[in-house]
Amino acid sequence: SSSSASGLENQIFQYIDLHQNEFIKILKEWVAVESDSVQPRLTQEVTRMMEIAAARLQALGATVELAQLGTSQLPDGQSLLLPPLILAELGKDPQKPTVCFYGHLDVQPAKKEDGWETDPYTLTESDGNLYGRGASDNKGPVLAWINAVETFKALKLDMPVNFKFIIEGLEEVGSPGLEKLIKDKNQLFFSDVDYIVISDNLWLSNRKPALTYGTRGSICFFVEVQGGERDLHSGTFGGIIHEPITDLIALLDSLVDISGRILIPGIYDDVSILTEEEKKLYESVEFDVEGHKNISGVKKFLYDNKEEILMNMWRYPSLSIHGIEGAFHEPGIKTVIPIRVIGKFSIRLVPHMNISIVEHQVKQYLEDIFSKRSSPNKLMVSVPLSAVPWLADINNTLYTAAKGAIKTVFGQDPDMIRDGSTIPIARMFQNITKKSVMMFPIGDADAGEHSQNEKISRSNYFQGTKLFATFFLEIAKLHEQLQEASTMKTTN
Ligand SMILES: C[C@H](N)C(=O)N[C@@H](Cc1c[nH]cn1)C(=O)O
Ligand SMILES: [Zn+2]
Ligand SMILES: [Zn+2]
Repeated sequence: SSSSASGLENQIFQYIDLHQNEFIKILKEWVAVESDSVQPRLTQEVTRMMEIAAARLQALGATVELAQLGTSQLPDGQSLLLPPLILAELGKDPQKPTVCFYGHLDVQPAKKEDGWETDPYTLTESDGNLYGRGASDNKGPVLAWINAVETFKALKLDMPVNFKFIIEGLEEVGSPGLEKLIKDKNQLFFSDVDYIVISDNLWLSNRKPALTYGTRGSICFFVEVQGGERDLHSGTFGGIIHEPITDLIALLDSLVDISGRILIPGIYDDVSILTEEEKKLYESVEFDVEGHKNISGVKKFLYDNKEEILMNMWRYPSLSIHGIEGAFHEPGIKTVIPIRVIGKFSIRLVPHMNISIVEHQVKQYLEDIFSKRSSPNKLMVSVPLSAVPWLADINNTLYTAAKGAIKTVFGQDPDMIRDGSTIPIARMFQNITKKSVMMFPIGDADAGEHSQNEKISRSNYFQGTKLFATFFLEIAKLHEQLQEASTMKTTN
């Protein structure tokens, strides 16, 4: 128990500690569902995952709607029914604040052969860590929130707040259909929501909790180069044709220089100017560069000093190349000339970059580079998905309540951080609902999201559950104080 925790909080913490095995069992069941949204063949598994979660919320007494998001078009022209999204609510007391929690239950692809030490879909405990795809991104945190609610119910305690849940199964593919759904539900489902909480990112370190107030956006590109109709023998045709993959590699190679600077003209034009005040902020962040290097497993970063590393993770754009569809990638040698290849890369966007301007700049640049090659091949550039960056005002009740809860559970103040990754819903929520949004991570920095051996530590799973439960009490208290203060103002 924590020394600054109240009797009620200690009762809650004790319940959570005593029920660790049950909470791990549920996480194990959820991780066992291969809810990979990247591969269309697994859509049914994502749908099954959503149904399992819906049943769990129903068992808690929540009213649950599985909202349909329509269909998507597959590359072969067939249409596929998208997995539904969960909208749930528990409690409707007008005296209490309503907190809406967002999470996602789809995961990135994972195969044991990718280099996992254990089966990615069998939650495995080792050295205090729970390994499995989705353990951290994002099944563990979603369950920590649900477990926290369940603790109040199991202890027959009054729920401090009204709960709403929006849980999706398509976050890893850019949340298609979500913006429209939030717009459609804005007048009904979201109208009485006071606060929105997202727990889908990580702390900056392995020891110190964090609160996140900004994320980068993202724009993904497909660069297709097509020669003829079929793959060719490199002995027969090598040396006499313009090979599509050679064109593509030249295009991809023209995107960033050796120092990581993006070479697309104009790309940095709209990036917000770094003020002295903001610069000081990075100087004050505690950040273990060597530790972060160890987590990444690489020997050297592009930058040596802490401030430059933080700024290039959080407040400058970056460009990453993800892969080439159509290129031979199996072990062994196949002496083929692939005739149609698609290069995939993305640019992380920061305030105040504009998606359409970036799209135009990239297309223009690639066409210019390509035209200099005098290749007869066909170039096509498309944008399969994009999301805008998000930045929050931290001087509000949400952040104050979360800081208070962190102090109670961890006995320290959080790192106030931004995050280089993208959670499309954050800005959508802010823009459409106009409610305040906070990112409340519970995973430590080496969680390995999207990577091999993803995990959540046993300690973070349970401390995270306690943290959320304490946060419910804290936000209820602050909200009440705010209400009282505003009543006093109107009566005076
Ligand atoms: C932070 C979150 N867990 C996440 O991993 N989001 C994805 C979303 C995305 C962006 N472009 C395509 N998908 C990410 O940041 O890569
Ligand atoms: Zn996620
Ligand atoms: Zn993710």
